[in-house]
Amino acid sequence: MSAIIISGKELAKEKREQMKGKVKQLGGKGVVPGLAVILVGSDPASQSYVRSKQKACKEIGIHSELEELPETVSEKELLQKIHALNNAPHIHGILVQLPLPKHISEKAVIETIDPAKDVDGFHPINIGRMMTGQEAFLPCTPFGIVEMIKAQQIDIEGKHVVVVGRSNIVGKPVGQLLLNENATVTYCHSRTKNMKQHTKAADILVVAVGKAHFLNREYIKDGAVVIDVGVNRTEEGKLVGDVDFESAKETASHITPVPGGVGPMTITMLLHNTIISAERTLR
Ligand SMILES: Nc1nc(=O)c2c([nH]1)NC[C@@H]1CN(c3ccc(C(=O)N[C@@H](CCC(=O)O)C(=O)O)cc3)C=[N+]21
Repeated sequence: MSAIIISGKELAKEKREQMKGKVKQLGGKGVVPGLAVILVGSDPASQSYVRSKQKACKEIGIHSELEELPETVSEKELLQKIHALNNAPHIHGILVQLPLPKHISEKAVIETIDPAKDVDGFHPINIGRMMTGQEAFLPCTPFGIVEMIKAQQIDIEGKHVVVVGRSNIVGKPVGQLLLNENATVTYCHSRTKNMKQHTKAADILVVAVGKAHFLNREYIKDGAVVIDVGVNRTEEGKLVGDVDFESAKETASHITPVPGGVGPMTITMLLHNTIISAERTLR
């Protein structure tokens, strides 16, 4: 048996089509959603992600501006830029591309972004709101994952979700969001003993470790839903996930591909959050 491939690309296309309408509606009320992206340094992968975000904004009519700062920029200067964007009425979302150079504190940067413009959902205020089930900007990758599962009509309630990885931007929040959907959640990480025993028990397995071919079908229960969050570049320049796709698709019921899976949904939820933020200015 071969798994159903969950196309994030297709779902992203549908959602972006709907968003175009929303942006038009807002335009009629005199509001153009605006996203500011700050990119520090010239890492090619970061440049490529940022370009994809700009392109997606343009496609659906969101105003986007890019602030490119040199690798050597001081933390103070970066924080000043953020303050200026916090006070700019035409900007509804601010995204500082991560990772940042070592001399800049990610914590200080994230905490300087106005929580009302934190469309990445990384500010502790938004994380706290998410954890307590209040209205919040949800982090884009976890949010996109939940949307992909729901679009497949897969029930989350009561399911055993196993998350492999515990980063602040993917692992931890995706477990929390699925808990909010009434799943039973287990986290595995680098110190977990008998990893396979845990992952084999998962109805829904989310893998976010950042290592190519981290696991294969031996780690997956027959009929499980597999969500692959990895974006790893191989030596040949190919993009692969954390899951050995060819192997896993023989045992999973559903699986997300890389590319064309979680990535395009991450960008889509960023657009969504920016539109929501713009709408809030009318409330
Ligand atoms: N403040 C911040 N917010 C982020 O959301 C953020 C970040 N920093 N730093 C880096 C990660 C990574 N990330 C991706 C987004 C889209 C794709 C994506 O669309 N990938 C395509 C393929 C793209 C390609 O071919 O290179 C796909 O999977 O189909 C991948 C990775 C967002 N991130």
